[in-house]
Amino acid sequence: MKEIIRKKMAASPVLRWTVLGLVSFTMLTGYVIADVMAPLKTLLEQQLGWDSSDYGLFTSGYGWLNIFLLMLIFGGMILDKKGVRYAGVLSVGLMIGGTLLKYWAITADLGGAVSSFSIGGHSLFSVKSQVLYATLGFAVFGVGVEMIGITANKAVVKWFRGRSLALALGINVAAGRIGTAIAMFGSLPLARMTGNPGAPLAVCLLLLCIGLLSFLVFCVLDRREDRETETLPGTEKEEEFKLSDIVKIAKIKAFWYITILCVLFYSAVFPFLKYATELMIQKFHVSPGFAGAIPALLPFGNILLTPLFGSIYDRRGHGATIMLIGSALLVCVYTLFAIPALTANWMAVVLVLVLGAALSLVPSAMWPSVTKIVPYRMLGTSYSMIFWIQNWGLAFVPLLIGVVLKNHCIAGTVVIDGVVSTRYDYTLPMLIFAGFGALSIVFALLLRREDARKGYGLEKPNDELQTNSTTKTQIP
Ligand SMILES: NCCCC[C@H](N)C(=O)NCC(=O)O
Repeated sequence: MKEIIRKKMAASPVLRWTVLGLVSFTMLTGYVIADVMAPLKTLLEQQLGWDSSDYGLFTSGYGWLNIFLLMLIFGGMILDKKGVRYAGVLSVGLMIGGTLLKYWAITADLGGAVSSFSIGGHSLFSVKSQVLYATLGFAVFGVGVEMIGITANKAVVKWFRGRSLALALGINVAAGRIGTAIAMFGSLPLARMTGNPGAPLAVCLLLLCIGLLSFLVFCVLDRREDRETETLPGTEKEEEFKLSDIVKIAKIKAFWYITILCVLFYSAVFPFLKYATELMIQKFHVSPGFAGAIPALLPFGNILLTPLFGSIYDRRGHGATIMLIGSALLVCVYTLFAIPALTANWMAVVLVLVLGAALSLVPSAMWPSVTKIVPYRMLGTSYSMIFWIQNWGLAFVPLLIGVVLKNHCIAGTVVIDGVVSTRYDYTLPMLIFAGFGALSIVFALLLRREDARKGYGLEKPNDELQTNSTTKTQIP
């Protein structure tokens, strides 16, 4: 059986890399939208009258449904039960629906309407209706984009298992980073050129439709491959998701270390990007038209570095150490960002590049490492559990930063593009991010110790272990 699959896969490398290209392109189109509003914070405040906590609420909406309605976990279950094709098309559909709602909210004239929520006559909170609808749209989109992340991972594992898997996973992550770079680089200039904060979203919607087409082509190839594989002698149906798998995964200590490391690490990076453009304008005095370009360097660096570190891990190992180094870099970067006297443009560029190296190191080692900790048949569920917990951080850290900025960091006003805007002191938010980095170091160390105790092989080359352990668990 092992040999038959190996021969089949070896016979179609072009097909495998084409599949990776198609799935990764769909990821890319989703990731553009995930970050497209980030460079527009100041513009939303200037043109739509939002403040930092409106923006923080909107940004946090990304994880609401995933977290509170357990959509990510259900997404993992749907993926495991219905397969990558069904889950992928559903994901893109959700992304399109959510983005349409967000676009409508941003561009419609709601006349400054406010939505109030109360229980038993007690007013809970009020929020601008525009912010609420945009947040709901982002929440629906968030379900789709997280689900496509898990689906893409599973599709890559399906096509690449036993063959350059870490490199392929790294390339898939890199595609997501290209999407983030496009958003960081293009969004603000487009919105300023058109004078419309909704314009980047409209372009993204078009891109997402092309992403859907790309995924549909993948579905055709994947279906054909499945049919051919089914006809091979000795082919067994893969085990389906069982609820009891969640309990089994939850009993693995190293799974929790990697999950907590994941939430801490990502909470210190992605939420930073939501505020990075404003940080560049306000702390480093970068012109608004160019401000998105510096944070955009971060994902650009990842595009090359993530597959590079992935293939180093494949060939030389040191997965837990790679995650440790990435976490340590976070502390250095954010401590330097926090120092008020450091305001030189070049310093911002250097720090963003180092942060980019950290964001390449950790994911390139983290996602393949999960395959060494949990058995293959539980991998989809494991990824969805990790993403679910990570989403708590992605939802609440931006909100926390928005609230901290509004309540503790207002330092007067500043004129940006001829418009008087609130000036923020970003020292405290940067120290919060540095704190997440410090905690990440602790969990990376715990993970390394647990690996030494249990012998997961996180420090060993993937290529060595892929033939030894992964194929053993994947192919009966
Ligand atoms: N800005 C998109 C955030 C995606 C988060 C997703 N759960 C994830 O962790 N993906 C892997 C990665 O490294 O981007």
